[in-house]
Amino acid sequence: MDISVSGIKKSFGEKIVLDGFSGTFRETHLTCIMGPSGCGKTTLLNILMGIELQDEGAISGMPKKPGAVFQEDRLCESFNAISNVRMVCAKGMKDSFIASHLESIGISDLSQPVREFSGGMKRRVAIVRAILSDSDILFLDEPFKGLDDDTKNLVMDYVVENTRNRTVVLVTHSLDEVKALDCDMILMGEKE
Ligand SMILES: Nc1ncnc2c1ncn2[C@@H]1O[C@H](COP(=O)(O)OP(=O)(O)OP(=O)(O)O)[C@@H](O)[C@H]1O
Repeated sequence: MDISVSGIKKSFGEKIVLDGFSGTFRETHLTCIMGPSGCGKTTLLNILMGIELQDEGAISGMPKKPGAVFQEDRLCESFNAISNVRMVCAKGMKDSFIASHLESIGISDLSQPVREFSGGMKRRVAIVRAILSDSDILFLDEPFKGLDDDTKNLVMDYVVENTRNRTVVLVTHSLDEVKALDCDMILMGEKE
C-alpha cells in the first residue's frame, strides 16, 4: 500500500515548519526528499515514524515497523559493529552474514567497539544496521553525509542493491545522489 500524506501542518511554538504538506510515497519504491535546510524534512520523517505528532493532516498506509538512519549515527559506542546490527535485526541472523554486509562496504574491524571508528565508518555501520533491521519501511536522513566520494559511491550501490522492492524514504541535499539512486523525488519548499 502506498503511503498517502495530506495537509500536514506542524509548528514549534510560533514557528510554522510544515504548512500543509501533501505527497505520496510509493510502496516498494525509493523516494528522495530534497529541500533547503530548515524546510522541515526531518520533521516530516519524524511525523511519519511517529516520533512527532502533526498538528493537522492525515497519513494513511504507513507500515508498522520502521528502520532508520538518523542524522546522527545513534550507535551503541561500546558495542562492536556486529552487536550494533544485532540490536535491530531479525533473530537468528548469522554473525557471518552481518559481517559480509559490513565487509562489502569496507568495515572489516569487527571486534573493536565502534567508539574507535572514524565518523565515516560509524556512518556505514548505521547504514548496515538499518538495511538489516527487521523493518517494513526505511527512513534514511542524509545517510551518505560525511562519506568521501569513492566510499559514497560504494555505499550508494550497496543501498540500491539491498533495498530493491523495499519502501524507502531518503532525505538528501544532493541532486547527484537523486540521479544516481533512480528514485521518485519530492521537492519541499523554501522556508523564509
Ligand atoms: N523539536 C523542535 N523544537 C523546536 N523547533 C524545532 C524542533 N524540531 C525542528 N525544529 C525547527 O523546525 C525547523 C525545521 O527543522 P528540520 O530539522 O525538520 O529541517 P530540515 O529540512 O530537515 O533541515 P536540514 O536540511 O538542515 O536537516 C527548523 O527551524 C528547526 O529549528
